[in-house]
Amino acid sequence: MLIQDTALEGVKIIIPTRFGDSRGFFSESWSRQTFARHGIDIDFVQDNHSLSAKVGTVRGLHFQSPPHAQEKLVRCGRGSMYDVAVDIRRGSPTYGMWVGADLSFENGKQLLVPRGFLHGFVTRAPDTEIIYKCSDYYAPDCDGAVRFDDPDIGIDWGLTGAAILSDKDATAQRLVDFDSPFTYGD
Ligand SMILES: Cc1cn([C@H]2C[C@H](O)[C@@H](COP(=O)(O)OP(=O)(O)O[C@H]3O[C@@H](C)C(=O)[C@@H](O)[C@H]3O)O2)c(=O)[nH]c1=O
Repeated sequence: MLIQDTALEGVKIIIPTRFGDSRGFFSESWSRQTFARHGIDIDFVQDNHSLSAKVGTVRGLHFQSPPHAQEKLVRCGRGSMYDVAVDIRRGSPTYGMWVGADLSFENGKQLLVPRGFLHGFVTRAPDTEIIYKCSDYYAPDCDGAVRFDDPDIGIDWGLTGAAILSDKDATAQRLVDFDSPFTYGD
């Protein structure tokens, strides 16, 4: 397993080993023991799986507030996507900064998104499936979103047309109007 740091502390790209043979491949996408040996020890309690039919579907930028903040380990089950994390910890030296990673079925890469970060993605292939582990349960009262196209964040989504969005994401707040529930160092 390979682990790569990104420009944002705590956001990591993880590339599990794939054992290929004539049938295809085998891979441990999550092993608490192996990840813990690499300093990533997370008590994941929920797995999520969604399908986005069309290229250019954007889901995000989402978070859950404390006490139900979530760490997420994200991978692509089918197709291809660009997955993004944005630092929203008040007082962080990298507040408002983002990193992204190309996750695809082919490359098997995963993105680790810590608490205190927004998460979102855009699909790059039809019928793209995302699968991700979460360290807390879904808590609708703590669910929130910030605009994916907020110019103050400035994510380059690589879109060639209008994004396909949920109503919630289409009406999400700007970062400037957002009172982040996360503080750097908590
Ligand atoms: C996230 C979630 C949604 N739902 C329900 C609520 C709603 O009826 C339906 C669709 O929810 P959403 O529109 O919020 O789904 P979606 O836009 O895919 O939301 C997800 O986006 C990505 C980027 C994340 O990081 C996730 O944490 C989550 O926020 O599914 C659950 O039952 N459990 C869950 O954990």
